[in-house]
Amino acid sequence: MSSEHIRNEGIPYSTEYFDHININRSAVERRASSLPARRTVKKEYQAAWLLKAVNCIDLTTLSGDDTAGNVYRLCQKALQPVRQDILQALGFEDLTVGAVCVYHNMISDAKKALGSSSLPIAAVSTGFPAGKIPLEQKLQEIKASVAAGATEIDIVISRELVLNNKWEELYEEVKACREACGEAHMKTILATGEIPTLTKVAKASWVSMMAGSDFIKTSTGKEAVNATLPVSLVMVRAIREFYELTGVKVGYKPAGGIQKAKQALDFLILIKEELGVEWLNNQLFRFGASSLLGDIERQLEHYVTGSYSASYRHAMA
Ligand SMILES: O=C[C@H](O)COP(=O)(O)O
Repeated sequence: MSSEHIRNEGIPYSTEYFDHININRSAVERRASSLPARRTVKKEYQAAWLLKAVNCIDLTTLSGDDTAGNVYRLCQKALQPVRQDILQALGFEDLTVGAVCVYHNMISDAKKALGSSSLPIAAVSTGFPAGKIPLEQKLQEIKASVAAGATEIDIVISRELVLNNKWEELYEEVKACREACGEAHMKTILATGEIPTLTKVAKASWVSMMAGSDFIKTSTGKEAVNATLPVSLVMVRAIREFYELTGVKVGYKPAGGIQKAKQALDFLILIKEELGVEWLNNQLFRFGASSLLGDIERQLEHYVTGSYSASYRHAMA
C-alpha cells in the first residue's frame, strides 16, 4: 500500500452505529447468489479483470514447513506473477501482486528475496490463527513484525468477544493493535467461519472499522469455512455505510479457499456492484490466497493461445 493512501483513524466507540443491525440471512444469500449469474464479465473484458485480480492478490504462504527457499520462490512469483509472453500479448509490461503475506519468522527472508523492490510485506500477527494469547503479547508481536520490515499487519480478533457481545472490549483490543501498528497498515481478520450469525459479522465489521482498521478481512484460511459471497456482501455493505458516515474508505480482503479464477471474478463483481469501481484497486481490495494465481495464469494463457497448459506448469501459487 502506498503511503499516500489515507489511513482510517477510527471514530470514538458508540453502540448507536451498530446496535440496530439485524441481518436477514436468506435475503443476503439470495442477493449473493444472483450476483455472479446476472453479471457475467464479458469474454473480451475477462483478461483485464483477471489481471486486476492478480494485482490485488496478497500472495500467501502460511505453513508450518515454510522455509527461506519457498518464501524466495513465492517472492519471485509475486514480482512476476504472470509469464512475460502472456503479459505482452495482453498489452501489459509490468505487473506484480499486491503484497506477499507470511508469518513473522519469514519476514527477513521475504525482505531479502524482494531486494530493492517496494512490494509490501504483510505479516499475520496477534497469535494467528486462533488469537489465543494475551493482549500484551499480541502488541509485542505486532511491534516486532513492524520492526522486522512488515508494512502491513494482518491481525486476528478474539472471537470470544464477538460470541459474548463484548463489543467495547473488542473495540479496545483492535484500537490497541492499531496503535501498535504505527505506520503499518492494519487488516483485521474477523474469522467469520467462527461467527455464528451474519448480524454478528456486521457488528464485528463496524467495531473493527470504528477502532481504526484499514482493511477488514474474512478469514485466516485455517477455519473450516472461509471467504463466502454472503459474508462478503454483509462486510462490504458495512464498509459502504462506514464510508457514508465518515468519508473514510476501508478496504476489503476476502481470504481462504479462493483457488479459481471464476471465484475471483465473482468477488470482483460483488465489489463493483456494492462499492463501485473506486474500490477495485489494491489500495482498497485484496485477495488473501495461496493457490489462486496458478488458475488465473492458466486462464490468461488460454485467452492468449486458445489452449490450456497442464496445471503443474503453474505450480507455484
Ligand atoms: O490470508 C490468506 C489465507 O491464509 C490464504 O488461504 P488459502 O491458503 O486457502 O488460499
